[in-house]
Amino acid sequence: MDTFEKNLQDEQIRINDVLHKLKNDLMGLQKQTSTVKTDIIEIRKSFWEDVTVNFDDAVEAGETATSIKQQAEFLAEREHRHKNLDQDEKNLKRLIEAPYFARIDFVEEGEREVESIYLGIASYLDPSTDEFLIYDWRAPISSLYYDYSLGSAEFTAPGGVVSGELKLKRQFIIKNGSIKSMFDTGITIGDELLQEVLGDQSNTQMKSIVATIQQEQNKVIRNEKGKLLFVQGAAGSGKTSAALQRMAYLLYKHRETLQAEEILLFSPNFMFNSYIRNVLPELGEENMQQTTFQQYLQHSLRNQYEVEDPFTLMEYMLTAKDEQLYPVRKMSSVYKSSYDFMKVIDQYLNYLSEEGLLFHNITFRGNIIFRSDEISSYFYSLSGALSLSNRVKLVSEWLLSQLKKMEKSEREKSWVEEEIQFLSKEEYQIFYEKLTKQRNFTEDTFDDYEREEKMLRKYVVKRHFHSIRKEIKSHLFLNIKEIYRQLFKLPYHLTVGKNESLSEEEWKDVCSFTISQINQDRLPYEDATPYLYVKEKITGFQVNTSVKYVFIDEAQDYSAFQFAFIKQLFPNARYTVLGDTNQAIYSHHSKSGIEALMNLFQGESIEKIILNRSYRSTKPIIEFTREILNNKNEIDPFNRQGPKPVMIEKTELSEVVSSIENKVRTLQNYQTIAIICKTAEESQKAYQDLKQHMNVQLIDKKSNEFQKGIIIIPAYLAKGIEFDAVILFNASKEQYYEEDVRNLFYTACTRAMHELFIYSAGQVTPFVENISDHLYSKEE
Ligand SMILES: Nc1ncnc2c1ncn2[C@@H]1O[C@H](COP(=O)(O)OP(=O)(O)OP(=O)(O)O)[C@@H](O)[C@H]1O
Repeated sequence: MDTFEKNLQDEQIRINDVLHKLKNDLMGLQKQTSTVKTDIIEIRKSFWEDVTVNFDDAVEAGETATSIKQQAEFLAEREHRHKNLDQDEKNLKRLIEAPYFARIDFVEEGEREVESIYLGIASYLDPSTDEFLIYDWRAPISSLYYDYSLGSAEFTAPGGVVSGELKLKRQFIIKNGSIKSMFDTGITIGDELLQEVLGDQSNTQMKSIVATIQQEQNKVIRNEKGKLLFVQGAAGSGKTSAALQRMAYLLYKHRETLQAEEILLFSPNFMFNSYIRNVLPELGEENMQQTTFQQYLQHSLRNQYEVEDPFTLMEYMLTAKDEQLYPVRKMSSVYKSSYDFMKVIDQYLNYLSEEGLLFHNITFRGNIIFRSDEISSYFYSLSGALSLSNRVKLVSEWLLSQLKKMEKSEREKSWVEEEIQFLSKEEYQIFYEKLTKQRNFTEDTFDDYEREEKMLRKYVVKRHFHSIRKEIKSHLFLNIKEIYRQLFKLPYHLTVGKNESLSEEEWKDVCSFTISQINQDRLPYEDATPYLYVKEKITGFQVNTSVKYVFIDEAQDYSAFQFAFIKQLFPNARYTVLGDTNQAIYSHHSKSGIEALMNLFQGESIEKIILNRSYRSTKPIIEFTREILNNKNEIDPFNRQGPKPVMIEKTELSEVVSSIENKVRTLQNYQTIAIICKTAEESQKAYQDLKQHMNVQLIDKKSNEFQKGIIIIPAYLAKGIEFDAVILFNASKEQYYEEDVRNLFYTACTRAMHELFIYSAGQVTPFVENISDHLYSKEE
């Protein structure tokens, strides 16, 4: 038996031993879980039996409350215990599936004994010796595995830096309790395991990468120095993966103080949300909060406007180039997404501090009870040293106090009496119950007619005033719509003219477009954030102080305005922002998004990490796709072989369709095949043509997830996800010609893991024309 086989045998013996212990522990744990579960059922069943309920007098009632509280606390404690046991059980089951993925041997400086450390997705202590049989991959010592080759190495433990020598790095693939592969490696993390993992077929759900995290990715995962961590990474360099493992790391490192719901991820679309849903649970952690910026906007502006979504705008930008309004729309969008526009709004808010704030009349039963000019006078009578929002708060308070007075005098009016006459039996009953609850009446005194009528009047008026009070509290007396519209009516030299980002003519066009949209109760996507900004600044920013970490993925698609807005929303959070400027597909955004982000954090600490190595696609695909880019950024392919991308040129679209049908048949071995179109419109047409001949799923902006098999998808929705094989539906010169869709084309091509096919009806796009022939093959 050679050394390798001997090692393999020894490792298998250790695994058997660890598995035996894990299984024993699991049995014990399952018994405990079942006992606690029985307890919970019992407590729930007998909850009221064990509580003495007595409301005869205050003392008895107090005792009853205490008794209920005790019983509830007891139940909560059991439920909490059950949750913990359940989590431990899940972790043990995961460890039984694959106890660990690596071993490192480390000898500390000044020591002789070599310590063998085994890394898995959770720590496991030997129940008899209390020694670690498995270390969590996030433990301080585990960073040795990710950061060092054999030789001198160090890690930061809670007590300080520990130096020593790394003697061995070994990786395993363990399935059903036996070692499937084992590699000893010299370099940071051996290629063999990564080759195996990346060579696998794709999935409709993202997987965790803990066994093969690369050194530079580990920096992203563990870096806690900056208030802002910015990661610029090539397509497929593992930005999303690193972000998710980073969340798991933070949850582990700060487990005493950080909850999963205190982490918020802004992701690009719904489908992406479900694509990454399993990663944290697979690592034994609960999922973070996830949202899209659009969801946030819609939630905040609900009931006020029909807010356009970013995909409708994107579709318009891609399909409406010949329309008359197109240039204005583009200009409007580019300008309103800029930081300059935020500054213009800030100036406007300063102006509003002196004059120009607009209010609604407040009416009651068809009569004006507060005139808008009256409210305005009150507002501007308040000290200008107070912020707009503080003055709005004082106005609310004033209105509410005035309302109280009115409410009293209103009770005497004749309409109240009429309404009392028409109170239904049910309403009367409700009123009666309310009053007896408030102990204003007992059965004996209720026949006191005068008192009853007084109370009824009070009740009726109060009911009517309730909705006004609610409106005042929600600041509906402010005419935000008109305030926003007014911005586009002010003279040029007082607004945009100050920083001259647009000419007077251009601004005039933007203004008339915006006003016409608002008049139709429509809020274009580019106006949604500025509108909300104006509203929040006037009524008081609804900041969220409970979120401790904000993650923004696909950050290149956020505008300067949006970054500045998000930063104000989460003032206490640390930010991890990940993006790739080469995948910036919103050419209708101002160009300065990432730059503005950096400026926003100036004065606070910023950490920047660049990921150049790309793991998703095979080497031939990366060598081809990086040539699409104008600015030849360094993109370093991971060495995984596969066929070269294939270009297939046809004369007619109908030929493309039938050729794709044939091609898909040859790709049946793959789990996921995406036919990527430029727009939703093109996807719809391709779907109509192809669905007759194959089983295919159409993805649109509302899709929540995709299934294995063949899908048709617009390029802008394929952001962040990947497929075994990608077919570019029609990469013709007509479709992809102008510079502003180069990044979109690049993003679509970089979704491919193993094979890429580029079809065109007619001449192919100039984006690939100059790529050397040896980087692709042609098919007739
Ligand atoms: N260290 C790694 N080990 C194994 N797989 C990895 C590693 N890093 C990245 N990958 C794989 O590479 C693919 C791309 O990763 P990911 O989606 O995180 O990249 P990205 O930078 O967010 O890509 P994009 O910007 O193109 O959306 C995924 O399949 C991921 O599992």
